[in-house]
Amino acid sequence: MKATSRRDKIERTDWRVYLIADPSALSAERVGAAAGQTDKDRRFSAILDVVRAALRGGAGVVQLRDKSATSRELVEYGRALQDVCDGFGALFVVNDRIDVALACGADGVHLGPKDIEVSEARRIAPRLVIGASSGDAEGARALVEGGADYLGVGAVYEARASKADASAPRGPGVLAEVRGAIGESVPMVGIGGVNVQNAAQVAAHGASGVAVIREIVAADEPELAARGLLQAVGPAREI
Ligand SMILES: Cc1ncc(COP(=O)(O)OP(=O)(O)O)c(N)n1
Ligand SMILES: Cc1nc(C(=O)O)sc1CCOP(=O)(O)O
Ligand SMILES: [Mg+2]
Repeated sequence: MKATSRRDKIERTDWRVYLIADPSALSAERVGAAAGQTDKDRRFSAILDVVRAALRGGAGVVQLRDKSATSRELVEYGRALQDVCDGFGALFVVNDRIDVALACGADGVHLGPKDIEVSEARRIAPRLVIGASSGDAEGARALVEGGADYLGVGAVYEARASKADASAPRGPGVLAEVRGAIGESVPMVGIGGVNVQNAAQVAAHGASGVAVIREIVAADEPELAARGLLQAVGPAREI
């Protein structure tokens, strides 16, 4: 996103549909049909197509999550995705890796409990938008106090097909608990097994939006999938 400051980026972002671009969720058909010489080229070309489609459908945030790519590949992919997101005015975030986020000029980084701490990341990279994962109200409050700019809260529904070490479903009530604890301080997206059928319930429990892998990456028509989620979430809330 082309914006002047971190604060500006956070405020301008439409948090309602947050796509986690994880190539491992692509169908074999989509990878097979994509352009590229090697399997990795085709996978990245396919995920780029999915990201463009989702952005056309209204996704406002894209995260690169690729647990099997090398550091060099991540920087290369990150540069390409930042460029695509800039074209749509969307926020681009790298999962796990602050070094990669800085190297590819990403808008932000998303950090979980096994990644570098939010306060460390803030010290190293004061200009990056920093997202953090949370599964309960107390942890969420600590993350916001530590400097997190937004939260991913889950697993709301069953997510272990996409993330083997995801928690068991916590249910949408966890979103209301976290919102109660953090107030309107930062945006919060619900994650884990979210789809077009349950997205409205996620929003109704205080989330600013929904973060999804399969619902868009594995969809036959990712643009329609993103548009459907946007409609289900409804009007953007203040935070
Ligand atoms: C938006 C969003 N929320 C949560 C996560 C999960 O992060 P983490 O717990 O670090 O797990 P991995 O995704 O790294 O396996 C996320 N990536 N994005
Ligand atoms: C990356 C991730 N984080 C989670 C958490 O609970 O923090 S659940 C998850 C996987 C989300 O994938 P899907 O939309 O396909 O269920
Ligand atoms: Mg992580």
